[in-house]
This record gives sequence, C-alpha cells and structure tokens, in this order.
Amino acid sequence: MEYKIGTDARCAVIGHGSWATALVKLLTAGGRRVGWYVRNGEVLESLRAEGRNSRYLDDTEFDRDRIAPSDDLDAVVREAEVVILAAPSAYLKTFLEPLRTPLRDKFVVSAIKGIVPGDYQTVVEYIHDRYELSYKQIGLISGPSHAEEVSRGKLSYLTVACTDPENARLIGSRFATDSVRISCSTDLYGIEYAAILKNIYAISVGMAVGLGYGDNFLAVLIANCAAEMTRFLDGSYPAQRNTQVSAYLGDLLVTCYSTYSRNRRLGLLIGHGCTVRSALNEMTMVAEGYFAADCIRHINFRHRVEMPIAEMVYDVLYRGASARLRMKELTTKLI
Ligand SMILES: NC(=O)C1=CN([C@@H]2O[C@H](COP(=O)(O)OP(=O)(O)OC[C@H]3O[C@@H](n4cnc5c(N)ncnc54)[C@H](OP(=O)(O)O)[C@@H]3O)[C@@H](O)[C@H]2O)C=CC1
Ligand SMILES: O=C(CO)COP(=O)(O)O
Repeated sequence: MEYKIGTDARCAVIGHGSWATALVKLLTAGGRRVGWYVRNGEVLESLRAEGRNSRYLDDTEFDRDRIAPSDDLDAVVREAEVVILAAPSAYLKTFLEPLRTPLRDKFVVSAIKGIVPGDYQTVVEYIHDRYELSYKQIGLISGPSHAEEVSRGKLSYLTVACTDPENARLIGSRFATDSVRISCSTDLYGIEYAAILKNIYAISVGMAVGLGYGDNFLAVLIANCAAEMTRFLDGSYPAQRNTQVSAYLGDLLVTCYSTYSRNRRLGLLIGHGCTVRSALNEMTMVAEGYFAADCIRHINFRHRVEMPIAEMVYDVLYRGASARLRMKELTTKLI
C-alpha cells in the first residue's frame, strides 16, 4: 500500500524521557500543536501546570498552547496521523500495551535506537509485524543527536529514513529548525541497525576509558567499531549505502566520545571496576546498548558476521567476563 503523509498531518509523540522531550520541543517550534502520550503522572502534571518535564530536561520550556500531554494513549493516537515512538525499546511494549486504536491508517516514525528484547526484532520490524503496517508506513529519525544539545538549540544534523523520499521530506520538515538540519534516506534497515550497534560500541569505548587506555587506542577501537558496523550491515543486508555519513559514522562517533552518552557511561562504570548490576543501578537513564548486546548476538546467529567487539561487550555484560581481560584479548584482534 502506498502511503502519502498529508501536509497538515498532526504529529503525536509516545514517551516522556529525554529524547521524547527534545523531539516535542522541535515539533512545536513550527507553531503546530503536538499530541504527547505521557504515562508518568508526575511528568504529566508538570507539563500541564508549568510547561516543563520535571524528570527529564527540566530546563526545556514548552508553550502550553502547543502541547497536548495526556495519559490516554488511545485519544492521543486517534487524533494523530503521524505517531512518533520515543520510549526505550525495552519498555516499548509496556508503553503500547493500553493501545486499542488500530495503527493501520497511521504513519509511524521510530526515534528509538534499540531492539525489542524477547522478540529480537528492530522496532521497525516489530511495528510491521505486530500492528500489520506496511514498511511504506514506517519511518525513522536518527543521527548524532544527544537530547541535551538538541533541546538547547546546539547545531545538530538528523536523518529521516522512509521508503518514500517524499514522506521522509515531509517528516523532516516538521523536525527542522534553525539549529536542526535534516537529511533524508531510504535505508531503513541500515540506519536502524547502525543506531543499535553504535550503542554497543560506545559501551566498549567507555570500558576502555575506564580501564585507562589512552586516546591513541580509542581511535583504533572506534575505527574498528566503524568497520564492524559496516561489515554487519553489508553481511546481513547488502545495499548501496555510504556508512561514512552522519546517520552511521556520525552517530557512532558522538556516542563514543560524548560525555552525555549513557552507553559510554555504562561502559565507563564497568571499566572503573563496578559490577554490571551496580553500574546499571547507578544509571539514571536507559543505556540501550545493554539490551542490544544480547539481541545482536542472537540476531547474528543467522548472519554469522565476525563481530569481536560486540562479542567482547556481550561476554562482559552477560557472562561475567572480566572487562580488563576481554579488552586485552580484543587488542590482539584490532588493526
Ligand atoms: N537521550 C538521547 O539523547 C537520545 C535517545 N534516543 C533514543 O530514544 C529512546 C528513548 O531514550 P531516552 O528518551 O533517552 O530515555 P530516558 O532514559 O531519558 O527515559 C527513560 C524512559 O523510560 C521509562 N522507563 C525507565 N525504566 C522503566 C521501566 N522499568 N519500565 C517502564 N518504563 C521505564 C522512563 O519512565 P519513568 O520516567 O516513568 O521512569 C522514561 O520514560 C532510546 O531508544 C534512545 O536510544 C535517540 C536519540 C537521542
Ligand atoms: O543516540 C544518542 C546520540 O545520537 C544517544 O546516545 P546515548 O544513549 O549513548 O546517550
């Protein structure tokens, strides 16, 4: 089925964490009213009363006339044509569980950089199967984009991917602001997996920093992460794609180097000697790479791509392997 998004399509965002908050901020900049599913009562109250999210990016102010926060998921979805998913992948099913309104006639955009645990499917694959949507009705927004910077107007470049370039352009125009530039792509598969993999690699980089490796080694590690990412994409779904551009390499670099990165921070805590459990408990925000490390290993059983860095991260996170020993072993495999 062809799907053309209407020029006046109303957008709604599902989720109330940092990324959902930053995305709503962008969407309201164009002057349109944005639907917003907020399942947390405290956050809902603060948005309604003060026009800010009390738990995430609380310095971001909203014009209350431009947001329609609600804890009624059906009402939010019913009134929207474009539904933007921005909850962590591990809790996506929890967020969508109350939904009774069919998504059949909607366009769904995933802003999520993770895999649905248990199902071992990307969000695009999960939405396609579970809600019976054509891939032509599903898009992605990705790219190097820490919510903290996007919400504060720091120059950022995002990529919107849809099978139909016209839909990508229309969605992109809703997110574009003076500080956010948009590129369009049709590589749903490659961009979604690149965003998932970079989280695992940022954990490896955080571990290396925590273990005391220096900048010279980090550059080698990240160069090998980039090569491993490309090898996985080409080995699992060959296509004409340039993985040197920002939706692939750029997102990897920002997550590996930025102090805002939650995935890098998780790795850093482990590198400093925390157990995986205590590192996860220390995190106030979600590190998608933790779930992705397990999911990618499972998915890669089918593809058999050589992924020594993702395997090292898996062994440390899930098999109780020593980060120090596994990183040392990895150093013999990098070029
Ligand atoms: N943050 C960023 O810079 C970017 C994030 N993304 C992606 O966006 C997605 C959302 O991430 P982000 O907004 O950063 O997440 P946050 O860590 O900011 O927010 C976490 C969200 O998950 C909910 N949550 C946490 N634990 C549970 C649980 N046990 N059960 C149910 N819900 C829970 C929280 O609800 P509550 O507050 O009620 O606990 C909150 O809504 C991820 O896929 C991420 O990779 C993409 C680009 C940039
Ligand atoms: O996707 C992101 C930046 O593009 C956010 O990365 P972290 O989840 O590691 O903070």
